[in-house]
Amino acid sequence: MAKFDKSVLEKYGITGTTEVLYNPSYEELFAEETKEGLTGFDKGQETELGAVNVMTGVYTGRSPKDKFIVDDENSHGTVWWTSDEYKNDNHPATKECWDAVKEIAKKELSNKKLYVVDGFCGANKDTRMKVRFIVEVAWQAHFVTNMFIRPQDEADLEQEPDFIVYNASKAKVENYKELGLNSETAVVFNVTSKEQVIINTWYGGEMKKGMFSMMNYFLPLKGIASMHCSANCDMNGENTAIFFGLSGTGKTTLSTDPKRRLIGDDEHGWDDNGVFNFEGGCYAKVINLDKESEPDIYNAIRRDALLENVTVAEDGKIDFADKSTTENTRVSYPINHINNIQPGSSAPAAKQVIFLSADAFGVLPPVSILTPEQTKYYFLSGFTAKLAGTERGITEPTPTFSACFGQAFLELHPTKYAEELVKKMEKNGAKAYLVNTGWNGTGKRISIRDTRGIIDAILGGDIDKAPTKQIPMFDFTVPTELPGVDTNILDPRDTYTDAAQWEEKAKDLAARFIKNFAKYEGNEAGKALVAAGPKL
Ligand SMILES: Nc1ncnc2c1ncn2[C@@H]1O[C@H](COP(=O)(O)OP(=O)(O)O)[C@@H](O)[C@H]1O
Ligand SMILES: C=C(OP(=O)(O)O)C(=O)O
Ligand SMILES: [Mn+2]
Repeated sequence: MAKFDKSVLEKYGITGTTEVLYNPSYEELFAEETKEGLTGFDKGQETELGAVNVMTGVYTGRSPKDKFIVDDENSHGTVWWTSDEYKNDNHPATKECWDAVKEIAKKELSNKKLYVVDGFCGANKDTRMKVRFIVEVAWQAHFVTNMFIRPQDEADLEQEPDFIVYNASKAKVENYKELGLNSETAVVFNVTSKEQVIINTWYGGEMKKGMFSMMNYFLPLKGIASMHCSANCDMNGENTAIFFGLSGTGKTTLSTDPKRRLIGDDEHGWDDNGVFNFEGGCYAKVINLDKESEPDIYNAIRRDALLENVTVAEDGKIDFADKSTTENTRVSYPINHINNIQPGSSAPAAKQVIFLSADAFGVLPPVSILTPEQTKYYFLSGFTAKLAGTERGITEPTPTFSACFGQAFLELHPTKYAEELVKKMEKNGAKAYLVNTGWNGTGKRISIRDTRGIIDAILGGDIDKAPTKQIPMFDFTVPTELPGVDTNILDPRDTYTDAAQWEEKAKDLAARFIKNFAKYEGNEAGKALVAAGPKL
């Protein structure tokens, strides 16, 4: 364990600290989180696979309604605030509210033994942020150790932090109404002081997606694309592909491919040097995880990995099928738990851009080859379904338009992200594909095996040689046959007993697209894109 000067905490207003464990080793984290005497959500349980499991209480997914950003001189004119015309998750908080929640966090974290973890967000040295997490729960220190890029040397450790996260998951905001907050739970960002406060939620994802939101704020302002996508490349570190998708659509599953090197499973930047990961680990869903069909993720679940909300018997036996706590059961692991990873977590510009959409209506083809105009239209639309569990209150697949396939994490207007992405794609001649990892006319979700076959065909180039046809209303170009993929699913109409059933649902979906896109038609660029969207 590296040295840490406790007086630094006093500078932050945290006093009476009895002990600090600074960037504890995995050995120390294990000992701390399984220590005798721990109770409740502090307590970790060692499982049969060697990984420790923890429970996170009421919050087992993100809580977007409790996300706030301090509305001040810096954020006021830059942040894409929620409005009546276009609701999003960027709720404004007053400076008084910030002072109050910061006070709650300071009080909660004072007079305690603390864990301080410094990690990096961003694999590129010139644009990374050094993030300092101050937590009182051992496994939270473990979580951020897994998910952020671990410092490599003394110089890394000595660097001043660029951002500080105070996790006060044990505290509550009693006077939340007075402060203009949504509940006793609060996740509040201050882009001026570069701090985040977390109150009353233990969900690990709140810590990683919080910093993703901040990268989404700072990077596009520097001309770097910031993307809710996974990324991998070939075994020579070339031919990068990126996979956009909202939670549960398959970013982690599909980028973890034994034939390719993983760059990262969730958050990436794209600058003039190429695509780079923000994170040092992965955060996979483990509901119904099957050893045979997802061996790499399964094998990553070993000592140093951290399970969340998984059902574990007293003897450590894991039941991955049990959803009684949540469907959003998770595991975080350092990226080196995957065999094939790209050294340095960065690779040249992407050649293929894949939009993963889990269509709960069963309308979208399993794969469509997009034109450049369709690429912009479908990226801005971000149509998909929210899957059960990842957000509070979502209990079944719920169709949604999540701009740029990650609306909950966008701090600037969606068109900014679209501009940056398209600029990079055009410069590098990248092509885009829309892949439906959701449902079709059979009423079942498209199989992982078929989707993997589709991804192989995209990455290997077979899709460019395949015969194609057009799908009405959406004018999608789809292949009529692909090696390794069930031919009967490629045209979604064939998956219905009667194509008229598809037609009816397609009309409904097309109308939703048109209605959703109206918000982008305020300027010429937006208006021009309408032609690339579905037509009734
Ligand atoms: N056709 C499919 N493609 C990808 N994932 C699928 C498919 N069908 C079912 N799944 C399941 O959906 C979930 C996808 O989750 P994950 O890869 O973690 O998504 P993300 O990383 O985008 O949040 C996994 O539990 C996976 O087993
Ligand atoms: C961790 C999350 O997302 P993803 O499933 O995309 O990793 C989340 O939305 O809380
Ligand atoms: Mn994921």
